[in-house]
Amino acid sequence: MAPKLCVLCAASRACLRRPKTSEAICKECFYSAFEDEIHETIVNENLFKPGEKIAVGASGGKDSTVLVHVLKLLNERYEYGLDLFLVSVDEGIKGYRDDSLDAVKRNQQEYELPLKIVSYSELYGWTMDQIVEKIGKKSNCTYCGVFRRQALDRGAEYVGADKIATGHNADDIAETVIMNFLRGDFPRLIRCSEAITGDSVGDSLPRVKPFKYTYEKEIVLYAHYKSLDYFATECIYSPEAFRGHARQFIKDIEVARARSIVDTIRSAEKFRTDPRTSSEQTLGACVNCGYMTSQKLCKACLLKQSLESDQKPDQGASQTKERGYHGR
Ligand SMILES: Nc1ncnc2c1ncn2[C@@H]1O[C@H](COP(=O)(O)OP(=O)(O)OP(=O)(O)O)[C@@H](O)[C@H]1O
Repeated sequence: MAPKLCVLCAASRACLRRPKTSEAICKECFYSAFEDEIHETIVNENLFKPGEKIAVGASGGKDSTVLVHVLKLLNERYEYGLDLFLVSVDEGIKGYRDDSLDAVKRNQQEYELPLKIVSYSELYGWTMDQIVEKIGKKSNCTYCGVFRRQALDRGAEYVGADKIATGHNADDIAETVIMNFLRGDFPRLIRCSEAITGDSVGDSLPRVKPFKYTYEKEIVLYAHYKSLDYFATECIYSPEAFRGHARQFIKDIEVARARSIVDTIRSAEKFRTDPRTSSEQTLGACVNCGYMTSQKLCKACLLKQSLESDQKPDQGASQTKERGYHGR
């Protein structure tokens, strides 16, 4: 029997089924489709301007490792004129982040990009291992999410970046859309579906998500076929339970209808056109550390205060109103 040909080029043998579209295609067409879609997102969503310094949030995991690879490649191929830097946050989790940072360092050498590492211990005086020792595993993701968001900003400011690029993918965003929908949190529902956030107010750097429409399964396939060097283990501290349910829901629904991931994001985008869902917040500077906040103290200082007092960690965590984790 003749080998099945790629439905895109009709020349090479099809060797994989594309997760997003179920098309049987060859490796080269997969690379092109994957890279072209990311380029389209960058162009259509106006993610970058020539001459900008971009701090790529590099964790050593699959998403940010592929992001570094693809941004470097597209920057050269399409002459975006970007100055790329890697910024890594060391949360202080032994047996997890130390190993993934080794992967970042190897990639830094391979791609010859400057790397800045900032750590929770240097910024806050606490590692995540110490925080979990003090408060247990419950609500530790809240601390980690708030600290990481700020730490990435600090690292990016240190290297003089104009923007931060992260490897949040379509599955991550669809998951967050579902969580915010189930909570009835419309301002967050709108914000989480935007490819650029955080540029309108305050002194937080704009964040861009070039993988907004890129499926996690395709990122894994790309990393595998390109033999990229990344660290594959999940965080040793359990993820937030509610997000776990949303994640499972997205995975189940993807099996039934792969387009549902991108359609979930598109649905959230439609809310943007409704003026009743917009929310204005006045931001000032934290009286303790100067980081932007709508309160007297920023979220990180409030959490740090709760760690250093005898206050129960849950009280500190709930005061911050932080609902996601991993900086989404
Ligand atoms: N410790 C870190 N240092 C720098 N950037 C980070 C760090 N952790 C997360 N990020 C950024 O935030 C993005 C989303 O992180 P998250 O941990 O939610 O997802 P992930 O799927 O595990 O990502 P990755 O596979 O890149 O680790 C990452 O792709 C990366 O750009």
